[in-house]
Amino acid sequence: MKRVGFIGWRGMVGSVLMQRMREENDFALVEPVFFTTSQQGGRSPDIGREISPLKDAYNIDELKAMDILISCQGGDYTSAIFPKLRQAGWQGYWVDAASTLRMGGDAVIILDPVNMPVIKQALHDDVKNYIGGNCTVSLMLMAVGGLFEEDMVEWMSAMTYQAASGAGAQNMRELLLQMGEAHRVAKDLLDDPASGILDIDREVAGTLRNGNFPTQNFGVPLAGSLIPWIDKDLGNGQTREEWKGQSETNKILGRSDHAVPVDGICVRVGAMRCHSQALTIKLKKDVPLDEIEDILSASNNWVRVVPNDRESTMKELTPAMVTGTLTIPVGRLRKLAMGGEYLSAFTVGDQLLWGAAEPLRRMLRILVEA
Ligand SMILES: NC(=O)C1=CN([C@@H]2O[C@H](COP(=O)(O)OP(=O)(O)OC[C@H]3O[C@@H](n4cnc5c(N)ncnc54)[C@H](OP(=O)(O)O)[C@@H]3O)[C@@H](O)[C@H]2O)C=CC1
Ligand SMILES: N[C@@H](CC(=O)OP(=O)(O)O)C(=O)O
Repeated sequence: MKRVGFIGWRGMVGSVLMQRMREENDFALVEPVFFTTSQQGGRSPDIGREISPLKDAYNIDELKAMDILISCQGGDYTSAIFPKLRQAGWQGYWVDAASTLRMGGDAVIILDPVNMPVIKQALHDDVKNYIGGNCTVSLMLMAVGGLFEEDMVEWMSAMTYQAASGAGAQNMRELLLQMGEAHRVAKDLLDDPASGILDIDREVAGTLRNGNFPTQNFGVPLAGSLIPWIDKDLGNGQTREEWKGQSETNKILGRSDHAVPVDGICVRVGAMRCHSQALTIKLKKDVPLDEIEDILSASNNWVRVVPNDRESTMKELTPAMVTGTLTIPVGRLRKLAMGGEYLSAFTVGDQLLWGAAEPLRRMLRILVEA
């Protein structure tokens, strides 16, 4: 049995990974060892059998004893530890949720329902680093990867609606605090059916702009508002989150030349853990809509084409419906007024599942079963 070290298992992404591994009985296939940056000697999580206490995640010798390491600890940890491990001669597989190593020439971005051939080739070539993709990119490819696989896409624009969870657990808490605060200031007026809506709105707007409104994590209000900026400023008008759209999509697909242009605007909205995206896809030719739907439906086991009608869309194509599930609905499919090559689509996906933990879990399975 392979010895598998887990780092970052009690964080938000790590907890979802643990939950999925328990559901799929993955722990039966490995000898797990749990590491921590803060609670050395503490209890490892319950996996249904006795295992050793937590080991020090900064101890290179302990880490080196593992065949596979899975980190959900974050980019700073990866930057600090990964180079030391390799310098110390460790030859094991490194599987990571952080973006740090993603674009390196010695790493593959993992999303096996979309790029299994790329992963298999990398395993054959003895590549040792397998990194989870950006959540937005992974969720987009789970939805419309079939069109890329058929080489039907000339370019794509993704306008995103990204959940608070993408910014971290503290941000999810802050979103709820903000919602509570907005409700608190309007409560008396809300309770009075005779109150005017503009008076209610004035109270809410006032508290959003008040210096005491809880914004320590987001920096500005998200509840009752949105934030059209995610990740670092690249200095050319584009954010790093937007840059990942093209660079990661093409890397996942294994396209080193003839990159498909992908660009858009990434926006944080007040959803909890589902990212949504409105896609405009320029097809290479005018393919009938029913053929497109067939290609999308057949591309993997999780994508679901939602009929482009009001009831289906409102029921099935929302974060409220998708949250906590592996289903990737894609709907609002129609040809745009610009012409038959212009396709619109809207998709929703849980950014902690397919967006973060699930590709890592499945990569572990691939390594263990190889
Ligand atoms: N959030 C996201 O949507 C995505 C995140 N990622 C990547 O995953 C990394 C981890 O993200 P995320 O899971 O959100 O990070 P968290 O902040 O939830 O957890 C990271 C670590 O913080 C430590 N920690 C300290 N206090 C607590 C506490 N009260 N509860 C739980 N853990 C605590 C734990 O380390 P220890 O046990 O060692 O103390 C834990 O492993 C990110 O940095 C990013 O690189 C990737 C895709 C999406
Ligand atoms: N940036 C993403 C979350 C994330 O962690 O992305 P990445 O793994 O590319 O850094 C978001 O805010 O929704």
